[in-house]
Amino acid sequence: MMSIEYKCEEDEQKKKLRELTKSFCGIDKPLKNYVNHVESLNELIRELHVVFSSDYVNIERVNHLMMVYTSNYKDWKKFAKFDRYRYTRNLVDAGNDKFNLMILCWNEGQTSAIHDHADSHCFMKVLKGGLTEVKYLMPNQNNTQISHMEPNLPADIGIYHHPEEEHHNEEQLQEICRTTLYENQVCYINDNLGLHRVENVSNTDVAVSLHLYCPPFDACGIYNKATGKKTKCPVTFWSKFGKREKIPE
Ligand SMILES: N[C@@H](CS(=O)O)C(=O)O
Ligand SMILES: [Fe+2]
Repeated sequence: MMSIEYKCEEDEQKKKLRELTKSFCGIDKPLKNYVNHVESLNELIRELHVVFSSDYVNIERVNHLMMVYTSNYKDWKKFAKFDRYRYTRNLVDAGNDKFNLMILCWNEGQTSAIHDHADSHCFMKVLKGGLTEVKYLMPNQNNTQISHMEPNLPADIGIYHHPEEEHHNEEQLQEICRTTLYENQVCYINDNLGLHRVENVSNTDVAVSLHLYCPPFDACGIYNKATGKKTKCPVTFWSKFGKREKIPE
């Protein structure tokens, strides 16, 4: 009985959060009259848990906290794991199942596929280096054929191979803008604002970013740029809480 009641409350908070993606566009400047500095990644996590403990999550405060934390290598070095072939996703805090905080590591030239964020809020803060965000208009969903990822299909948010198929109603994705963010800058996106892909365009320097997603998600859509076709694919972690995840056989 208790657990059923608890689950209902939890779903209600997720529903409210998702509704906010229809109106929230991110804030440009930190808020006035709220914590004006966050000392460390641990303090950021503590403050985030306070915000998410309320029934009504103040999404501006989440954005604010991501802005006022100042990147410090000592805080995040144990999560910074790089892979030769693709950017890595490293879980830092599972946010009591209300948010996911993770560190992404990008070697020179690594990029994500064009993707959505599964109806969640997405905040990205650069901790080191520079990352270019390319935004696209969300294609007309009526024209979009959704295919679910087959277990052996080589589709992945980190490495995307376009399946060779005939497409109907196909239309190239329209680029909205591209912006390069540097250390401590924060950007925000949700499905209502569009799709994006992120790239470390540098061929000499690695990049590291901190991402917060709420509610958390374990699958998202990746999109073919030429046709707008969406493929649903799972997202995985390279490490969780500083420990390498088991590699699927
Ligand atoms: N949203 C992507 C990273 S990025 O390219 O925005 C992910 O969670 O893997
Ligand atoms: Fe993203």
